[in-house]
Order: sequence, then structure tokens, then C-alpha cells
Amino acid sequence: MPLIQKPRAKVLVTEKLSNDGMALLRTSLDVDEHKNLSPKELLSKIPEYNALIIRSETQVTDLVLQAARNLKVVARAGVGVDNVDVSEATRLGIVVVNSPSGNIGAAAEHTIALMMALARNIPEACASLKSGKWERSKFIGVEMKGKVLGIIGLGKVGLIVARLAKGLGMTINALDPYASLSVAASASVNLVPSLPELLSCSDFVTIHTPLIASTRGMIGAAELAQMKTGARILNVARGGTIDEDALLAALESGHLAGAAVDVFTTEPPTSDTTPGKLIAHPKVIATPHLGASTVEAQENVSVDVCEQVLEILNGSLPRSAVNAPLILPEEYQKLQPFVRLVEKIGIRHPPGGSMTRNTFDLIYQGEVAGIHNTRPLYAALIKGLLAPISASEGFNINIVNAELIAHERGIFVSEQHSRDPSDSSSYSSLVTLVARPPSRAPSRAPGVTESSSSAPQQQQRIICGTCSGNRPLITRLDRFEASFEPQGNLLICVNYDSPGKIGVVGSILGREGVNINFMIVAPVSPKLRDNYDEGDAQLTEKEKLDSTEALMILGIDQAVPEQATAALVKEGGVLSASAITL
Ligand SMILES: NC(=O)c1ccc[n+]([C@@H]2O[C@H](COP(=O)([O-])OP(=O)(O)OC[C@H]3O[C@@H](n4cnc5c(N)ncnc54)[C@H](O)[C@@H]3O)[C@@H](O)[C@H]2O)c1
Ligand SMILES: O=C(O)[C@H](O)COP(=O)(O)O
Repeated sequence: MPLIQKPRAKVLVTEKLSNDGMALLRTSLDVDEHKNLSPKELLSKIPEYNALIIRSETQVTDLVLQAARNLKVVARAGVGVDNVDVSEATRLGIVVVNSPSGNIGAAAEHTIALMMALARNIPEACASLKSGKWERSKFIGVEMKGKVLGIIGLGKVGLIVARLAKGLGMTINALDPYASLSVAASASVNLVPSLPELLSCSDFVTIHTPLIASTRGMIGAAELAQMKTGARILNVARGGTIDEDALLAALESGHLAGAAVDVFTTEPPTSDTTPGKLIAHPKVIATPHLGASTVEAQENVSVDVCEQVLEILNGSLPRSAVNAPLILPEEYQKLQPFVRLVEKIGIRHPPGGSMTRNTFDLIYQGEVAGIHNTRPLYAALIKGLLAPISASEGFNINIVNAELIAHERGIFVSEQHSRDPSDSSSYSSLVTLVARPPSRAPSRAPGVTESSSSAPQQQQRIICGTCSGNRPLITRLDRFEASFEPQGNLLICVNYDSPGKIGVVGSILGREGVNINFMIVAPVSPKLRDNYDEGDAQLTEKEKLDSTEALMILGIDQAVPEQATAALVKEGGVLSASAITL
């Protein structure tokens, strides 16, 4: 029989990306490069792609993301993600990754290059000479040595700028509410408490913050007025952090001696707009967003994001996601079999029915309880619980959006790490899902001693599971002790534990054309009966024995027809039968 090959995942690259990363992608993915797409063209192309790789020019709007039915990841080959609607991506479960440090050295060096070019009038002097003039006295500059540099945003780029500027003999002040004192001290940077303080004593001011609500328009007319007369300002971070109109006015009035600008509110700018006028101003040195444009930086960011795209499309967790938690690879490896288990446990709840409960305890016991970051397990549970509707409503659930979706749907999960070995003693790890009865107080999961309540237990549903090697196993369904792999088409029957039942069930299924692959009988655990048994208090000893039930789990090689489950109950004396595909 010819092998049916899985279609290769598709990647759309909309901006110039170095070949180093692209070559990695091409080994296993279909890569299409379409540069300069209009917003309309991007909207029409995006539905067919699983990954989108961009730089700063592509606007990944909410509309693009909503149209992107198959998109798993937006990869930004660089730092800034202000051109991506990250919250919409999060809602839709689309991972957004970037390259947090691939181009920071390039951006810092560009800043220093611009600062020196500003100080020594290099572009103007070069243009003058090329036009045939020899104007030595017109281009007298200033030195860096002994001057004060004020850095706004002492993050990755800001810190490299600080170290390089220190080497030029400058005094470095910085403003960053989140900066570490020790990191600043190690780079000989004085952290100042306020913007006016930083602005008023700097000869040069450079901005290295992201463009976010609190930094948009952070430097306006009032702030520029606080700068020393004759000072210079640089922006290699993002257009919009400085008010471009105010900057133009401060240069025009002669208050500032110069500005160097690499980034603009509109890119590319047109000549009749403020950014265009700024670029044309004689005291401005402008570059067309070149901070990251070095061969080395472009190799770095390309390899960084292409590797992440490959990993994410292969089902691994992202290492530099801006909208997903960081989980170390070794931690994820330990979690992976449990992720599969918990998703199956979630799908299994409630047995054979629609989701009627919304409050759960997810209890980890044994070794799995020692894993600190169980966010992938939480996400797997939400994915499993909502599996019936997520497919029909067309949304993905993953680690990116699980919490948001659970919140929207009113699902509450209390994760408990129990060190109590009592119930997990036969397994190295045990995961228990307790679905609490609607509108009831928390109730006690058998064997989980720290969860305590005297609320009635008869309506809570319990599923336990473990992993044997990489294989997930269900070990308990309510009061039945079992051991089966939650995989494929399963038929789960509750019946009285009496002789001949297996034969009856087998012959009805045979008549209905249902082929049985395996069958497991799961009795009520005596230990569990003591802890948890529906309404046992009213039963006599004899009735208890007579009414002993068992669970029959049958592996079937196809979906079980409804008439077969109905016949089992009607003719076979089975108490309940439910078919499930896991
Ligand atoms: N021009 C280019 O080509 C280019 C290249 C690389 C990075 N960038 C841009 O440079 C900026 C910085 O990049 P990074 O990698 O250093 O980011 P980063 O996240 O490492 O650092 C940003 C710093 O800004 C600080 N900050 C946030 N809000 C602040 C505020 N209101 N006041 C003072 N500080 C504040 C943060 O605490 C953080 O330390 C980003 O906007 C990035 O997009 C531009
Ligand atoms: O945030 C960044 O990484 C820079 O602005 C670089 O943008 P670019 O990739 O478009 O050059």
C-alpha cells in the first residue's frame, strides 16, 4: 500500500529574512515568501498558513489573526511586537514569539554610531565635502568624554549602550522603574528617580523602551523643555515614544542642538507628514529603521525565530513567546506524558455526556506533584473539557489561551499538589480530576487528605490516571479501579458483576457488527467503597453484595453505533453504556 504522506506545514514570510533560518525551515516545511503585501492581500493569503514570519513592517491586526484559521504561530524576527495584536493572538491561542536578543548588540551599536555622528556632524560634513566644499570651521563638534548620557529604558539594548558609552568616558544616568539596582551598578549606571531629573542633567538622551501605553508620547513638549539647551536626543527604539511635532519645534527654536532618529510613527514616512519634515530638518540625522540591520543580527534573529517555528509546529513549547509562560525543556519533557493523560481525562469527563460541571479539583500526587509549573497540565485539562465544542466552534485551546477561555466559560480549576503518598503509593505519580457537584462546596477527594469538607459526596465524579513510561493509563473511574489506556474508540459499560455478562455483551456487539479488540473488567475497589460509594449508607450488607457493580471497558476498532449501546442496556441488562473516542 503506498504511504500517505502528511501534508507539510506552510509558512508565510512577509519581510526580508536571512537565509540561515529559511534554510532550516525548508527542510521540512513549505515556505512562501511574499514581500510588500497590502493588508488586503495578507488577509486573503493568511488562511492557508500555519506560521507567519514578520519583521517590523507587517501589521498583524486582529482581522488578520481572525482570518488565520490555521495559524499556530506569529514569529517576529526581532524584538518589538508592537505591530502584532498580541491580545487577539492570545485569545485565539496563537503563539507570538520573538527574538529577544538577536539584534540588541546591533541596535546598541547603531545608537552609539548615531550619537557620535550627531556630536561630530558627520553626515553634513560628508555631504558638504562631496558637494565640492571644504568647510572645516562649520563642522566643529563636541566630545563624548566627560558628557552625561541619560538612558530611558535600561533593558537589553539600554544596558549595552550604557557599557559602550562608559567606554567613551561618559557618565551614565538611567531611568527605568523595573531596572535591577545591582545590574545598573555593575555597569556603573546611576539610576535616577524621575524623568525631569534625567532630562535636566543630560547632554545626550537616548530612548530604549518598548512602545506601550505608558511610553507613547513619553517625551513631549514639556519634557523637551526640561532638557538642557544645546542637548541632543536619540530614538532607536520606537516611533511614538517622542512626540515628533514637539521635537521638530524644539529643534526649530534652537533649544536642542540635534536629534538622531531611526524609527518613526509612520514607516516609511512621506515628505508632507511630521516624520517627513523631521527627516528633512538640517539638525536631524535620520536612518530608515536600521538599528537591527547588520548581517550578524539578521542571521541571529532569523535562526532564532525559524527554530522556534519548527519547534512549535512540532508540538513543543516556545522558548521566547511573548504570550505564553516560559517552561524549561527538561521540565516540559517530564510533563509531556501527563499532558496527554490530563487532556484525555478532561475529554472523558463526564462519562459520555456533555460538560455539565464547571468546578474541578486537579490533584497531583507523587512525583508529578513535585513539578512546579503545571500550566501545560491545566491547559490540557481545559482543552479536554472543551474538546466537544472547540472543534465545532472553531477555536484552538492551548497554553496561550487556556486560562482566558476557562475564565470566559466560567470553568474553575483548583490545582492541588499533594505530597500525601496514600493513594499514589502503587504509582510513582497520580493525577486525579474531581468534578464537583454543581453549586456545592468543595468536597474531599478520596486519598487526598488535605482537601477537607463535610459536603455530601454522592454527586462528585472522579477520574484518576498515571503514566507508565510515556503511556497514559486511567486507573480509576469513579468507584471503579481500572487500568486501561485512554486511546481510540472505547465502550464503557456499568453492569452488575454477575456471571455471563461478558458473553451477553460480546454477542450483542457481534450481532451489531462491532468488533472488539480488547476487554477489561474493572471492579469496585473495596478500598474505594469505604471512602466513596453512592448512597451506601442506606444499603444493608446483603444489598451491598448483591448490588456490586463492575465496569466493562471494551476497545472497539470503529465508532460504536448508537443502536448497539441502546441494545446493550435494553437486552443485555447493562446498567449504562457509553461510547467515547479518545
Ligand atoms: N531600531 C531598531 O532596529 C531596534 C532594534 C532592536 C530593538 N529595538 C527597540 O528597542 C526597544 C528596547 O529593546 P530591548 O530589547 O532593550 O527591550 P527590553 O524589554 O529589554 O528593555 C526595555 C526596557 O524599558 C523599560 N521600560 C518600560 N517602560 C518604561 C518607562 N515608562 N520608563 C522607563 N523605562 C521603561 C523596561 O523596564 C525595560 O528594562 C524596543 O522598543 C525594541 O523594539 C529597536
Ligand atoms: O524591534 C526590533 O527588533 C527592531 O525594530 C528591528 O526591526 P526590523 O526587524 O524591522 O529591522
